[in-house]
Amino acid sequence: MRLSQDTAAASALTDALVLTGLAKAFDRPAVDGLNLTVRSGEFYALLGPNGAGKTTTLRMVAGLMRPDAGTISVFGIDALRDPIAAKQAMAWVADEPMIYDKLTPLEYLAFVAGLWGIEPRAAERQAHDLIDLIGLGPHCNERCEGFSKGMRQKVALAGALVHEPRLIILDEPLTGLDAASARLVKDVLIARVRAGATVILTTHILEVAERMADRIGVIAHGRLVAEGTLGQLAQQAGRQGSSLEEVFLDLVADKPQPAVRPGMAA
Ligand SMILES: Nc1ncnc2c1ncn2[C@@H]1O[C@H](COP(=O)(O)OP(=O)(O)OP(=O)(O)O)[C@@H](O)[C@H]1O
Repeated sequence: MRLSQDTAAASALTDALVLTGLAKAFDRPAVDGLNLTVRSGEFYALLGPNGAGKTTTLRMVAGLMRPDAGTISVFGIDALRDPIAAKQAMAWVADEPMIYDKLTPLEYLAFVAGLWGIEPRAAERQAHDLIDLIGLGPHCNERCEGFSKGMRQKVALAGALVHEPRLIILDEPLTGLDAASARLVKDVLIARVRAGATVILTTHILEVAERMADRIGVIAHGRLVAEGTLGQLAQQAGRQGSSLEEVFLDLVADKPQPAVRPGMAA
């Protein structure tokens, strides 16, 4: 017993995110005793049908919503007890990100850097680097109010990277982006993972999950119903050799689903 407690504690320290028994109900359960583990350095995609509980889960992780039950550990930090420390380790990019319209991208990044207490000259250098990274150099002195959805999404992503988070969580980051913007965001995220960060994103674009993710978690009715690589998911669905779309549709078809233990398939 002692040994398994020690093993669990050691794993919680090295894992980027560990959710146990996470629950949240509105008029009915949205997240229903969710257990999920994302390893440090992983690119993890969360899939699930509309209303499955993905955004609610991630909003609880980001500290925007209090769970009814369960625990959230971010690199071993208890995010419910010490939300500030957990937030320092992570970034949250919402699907409809809020940026300040009257600010230019450079001003916005300086503002965010100020919130994190970054020294102004270092912040300015970093803001220019991030603006270059997201390809908004020509617009860096224009107010965000005239920006397209894709441009705003990129500014929000840059803002989320200012404090160099080890865990980057994004809700539908590629929806509504044109091909070039989507490629750029994907490249930024892949580069962050290569540099040692952990990325968790939700997406309805199955090809994104298939091509980019180290592991895919499938959520239905607020519970993890399958997890692993595409091959492992196909095996769990009894559909070896099928496309992710076929496997996914099978996994989330409305039938009783036993919740999987995280890491079971990996
Ligand atoms: N603030 C809220 N108040 C009431 N119900 C909510 C609220 N947020 C989410 N819900 C409900 O919780 C359930 C899960 O919603 P959630 O947004 O987490 O799903 P999702 O998997 O992210 O869906 P989608 O893919 O459509 O974005 C849904 O039934 C939704 O209507």
